[in-house]
Amino acid sequence: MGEELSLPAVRDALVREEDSIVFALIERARLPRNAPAYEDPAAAAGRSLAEFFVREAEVLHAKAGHYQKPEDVPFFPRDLPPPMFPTKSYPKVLHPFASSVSVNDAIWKMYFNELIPLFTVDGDDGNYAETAALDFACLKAMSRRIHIGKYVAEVKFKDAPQDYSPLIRAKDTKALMNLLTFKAVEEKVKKRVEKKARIFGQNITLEEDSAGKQEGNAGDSECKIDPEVLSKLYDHWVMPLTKDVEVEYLLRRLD
Ligand SMILES: C=C(O[C@@H]1C=C(C(=O)O)C=C[C@H]1O)C(=O)O
Repeated sequence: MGEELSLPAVRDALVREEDSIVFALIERARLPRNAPAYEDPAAAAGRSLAEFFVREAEVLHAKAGHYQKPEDVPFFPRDLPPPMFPTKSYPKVLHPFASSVSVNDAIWKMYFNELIPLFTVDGDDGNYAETAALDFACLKAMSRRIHIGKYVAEVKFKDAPQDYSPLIRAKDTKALMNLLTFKAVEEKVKKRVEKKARIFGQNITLEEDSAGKQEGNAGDSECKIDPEVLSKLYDHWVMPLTKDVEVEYLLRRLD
């Protein structure tokens, strides 16, 4: 996110993140569930391959200069090394507390416990390293989208401090949640991600098939990911967690 903060600009950033999430899930859906990637072998200090992969990948990303921005939040923030190369300083448009707002633990549990069974087929093809790498991409894309909620909250606060401030002082989480919720926007988001899954998930061919079908008309059964999984993911988890980030940020906005 850049210096220009407005609700339409931040919402555009959220729309852009949808593409990354849909593509990451389509990629992961190519492989079966591969449960051994999530089991804790005794030899790996109680860590699954998936967890090992994310921890090690985050060390590399941190050395390369990631996790400086408030929307790039590591899953394992403890003991991450500092960047080894100069990093660009980003405009400080958020309250300094922004960097400590994280719902990654909830994203982690949701992804492994709820989402993976919904969009991967039961099975084991032995490609565990690839599985872990694809899981990391899914987690990263969802985490980024959800933590952009910090900017959403800042813009909403700036647009109406007179409405937000009393609720923040009263620590009225429920009223804050109501005030920042836009049901009509949420309905559109759900429809759009479902449509993106339907379009990005189709096989592209150059010929019309025998039934005369063309791209854009593929049935959901031919789709690389069930489009309804995307609307469910957003409805049950991505949007609620984004709003949790918004509330968490707002509660500290006046500190
Ligand atoms: C992110 C926003 O806040 C809320 C969360 C939304 C989302 O996660 O997509 C959409 C609308 C709001 O209820 C927003 O207003 O754009």
